[in-house]
Amino acid sequence: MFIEKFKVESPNVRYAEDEIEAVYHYETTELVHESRDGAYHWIVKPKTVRYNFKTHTRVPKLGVMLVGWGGNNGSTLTAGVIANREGISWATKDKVQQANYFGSLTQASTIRVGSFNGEEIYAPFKSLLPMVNPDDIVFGGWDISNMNLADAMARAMVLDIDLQKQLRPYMESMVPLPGIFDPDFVAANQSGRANSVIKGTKKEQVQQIIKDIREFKEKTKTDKVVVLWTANTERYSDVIVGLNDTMENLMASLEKNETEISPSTLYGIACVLENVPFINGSPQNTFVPGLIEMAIQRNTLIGGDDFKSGQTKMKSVLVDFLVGAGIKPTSIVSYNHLGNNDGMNLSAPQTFRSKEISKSNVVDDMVSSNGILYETGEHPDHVIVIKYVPYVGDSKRAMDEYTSEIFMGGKSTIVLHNTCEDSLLAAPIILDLVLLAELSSRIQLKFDGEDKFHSFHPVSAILSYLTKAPLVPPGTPVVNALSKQRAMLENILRACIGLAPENNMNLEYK
Ligand SMILES: NC(=O)c1ccc[n+]([C@@H]2O[C@H](COP(=O)([O-])OP(=O)(O)OC[C@H]3O[C@@H](n4cnc5c(N)ncnc54)[C@H](O)[C@@H]3O)[C@@H](O)[C@H]2O)c1
Ligand SMILES: O=P([O-])([O-])O[C@@H]1[C@@H](O)[C@H](O)[C@@H](O)[C@H](O)[C@@H]1O
Repeated sequence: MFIEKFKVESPNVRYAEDEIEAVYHYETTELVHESRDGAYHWIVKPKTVRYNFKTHTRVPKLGVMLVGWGGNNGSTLTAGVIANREGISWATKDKVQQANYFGSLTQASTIRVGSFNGEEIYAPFKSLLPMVNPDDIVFGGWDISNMNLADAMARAMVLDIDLQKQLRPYMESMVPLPGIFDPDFVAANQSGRANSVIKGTKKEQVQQIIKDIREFKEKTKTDKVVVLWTANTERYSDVIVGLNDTMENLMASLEKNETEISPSTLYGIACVLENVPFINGSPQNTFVPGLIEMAIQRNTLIGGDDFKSGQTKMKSVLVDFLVGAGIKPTSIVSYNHLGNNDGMNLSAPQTFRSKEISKSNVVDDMVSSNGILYETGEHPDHVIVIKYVPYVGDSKRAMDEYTSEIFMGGKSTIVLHNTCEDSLLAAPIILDLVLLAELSSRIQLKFDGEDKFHSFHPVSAILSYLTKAPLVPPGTPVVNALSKQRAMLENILRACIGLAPENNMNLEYK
């Protein structure tokens, strides 16, 4: 059964006027490896840590500034939110289609709240804590192309024509601000698009981005702004001692107008200086060590990298299932072709390499979780191929072959064909990223022994469900398995209202 909302009644939860306070007993374990009677033993000790959560419940008017606003993802997301907000429906060849937020974890998925008379009860994911209603988001942003959003939507060729016609009046007045462009970081085929760029030194470009953010916030009267990169994939920046390895060196390099600072890192510097959350939806190493250090020092939320939308999302489910079932993937070949501008940019070796890295590392945690199947350092063969085929446009065609070893020397081969409508899959993920980044900034926590409340770590690992290469605090584990990532996120939000993690035990029925 489905319910729209619920309220928790517990001695550990208090609903105040502007916040929800909760006491949460975090059940975990402590491991020790010690010598006993002449041999080493692993000892596992259950441990309970008492946390206090405080969630500010006043939902702000949220501004979202997209870098690459005029791209396929940016224009599709903007169009989708307007269509939902205005309740637009449109004729397709099959039926009259209503706007929806399918593909969004926060808007279209549910959580189990319990059972009632033997029936499982589910509620919207977004009912866990007060979140921004996406219909109310104010969009803005930058693009190196000066095309207005209505024309950009047409250029993207993602949405049905009848819908585009209805949306045009809302979008043709939306024009991206000039962007920071550096042809050295993207494919040469992107330069023809760059007719709206910020001139000046890198420091002057950063200052312009800061000015743009302030003016946007003032003009739109938004309470908060989140910036998200959905611009082109860049080549990796060289991480060089003395250039970008520390906050001090990065800022000194900015002063010296060093060439090896990418546009995405410049936007990131601007956001961290302005204490505005910055999320990277592409695979490049925007967050060089110096920028990470600066974000931590200034407690500015950063997240990324690379939206997990289609082929890789499926991989983080399938490999988790196989390894969890004791089946040993030994060869993973992921091929896809696509025909959008992203695909054209990825046709250059250096930008492809950025994507190859983020798409390849996604199985590392699952492989290293099973020492029965894999020797230390052993990995499946893993090949990524991306080809640019203009005809298919945004409708990416992914073909995967998973070969695994099974019982008694047997082999299993799974072949998948997965048509990923790239922007229709990515747009809801962008929505979730900005909504969850905003929500997490309203949560304060402390555990017994800490003297004051604080935010989550500014390197936002709770966003990992939405990214191929989760950015995590230095020295902490990276989890890619999709089910674990979703459970982590849901259970943290459940803890904020004093609810235990969903453990699926249903002991009462066993
Ligand atoms: N399913 C998906 O679509 C998916 C999944 C994962 C990652 N991504 C990544 O998302 C990004 C956007 O994808 P897309 O399909 O919208 O691409 P796109 O090429 O259609 O859009 C990118 C936009 O960014 C603009 N741009 C480029 N450099 C810029 C800069 N320095 N400043 C401002 N604007 C700039 C371009 O003019 C373009 O309008 C790509 O990096 C892609 O790899 C997409
Ligand atoms: O998310 P996913 O489908 O695994 O990966 C996709 C790639 O396969 C595709 O080539 C690229 O255009 C998209 O940006 C996205 O990164």
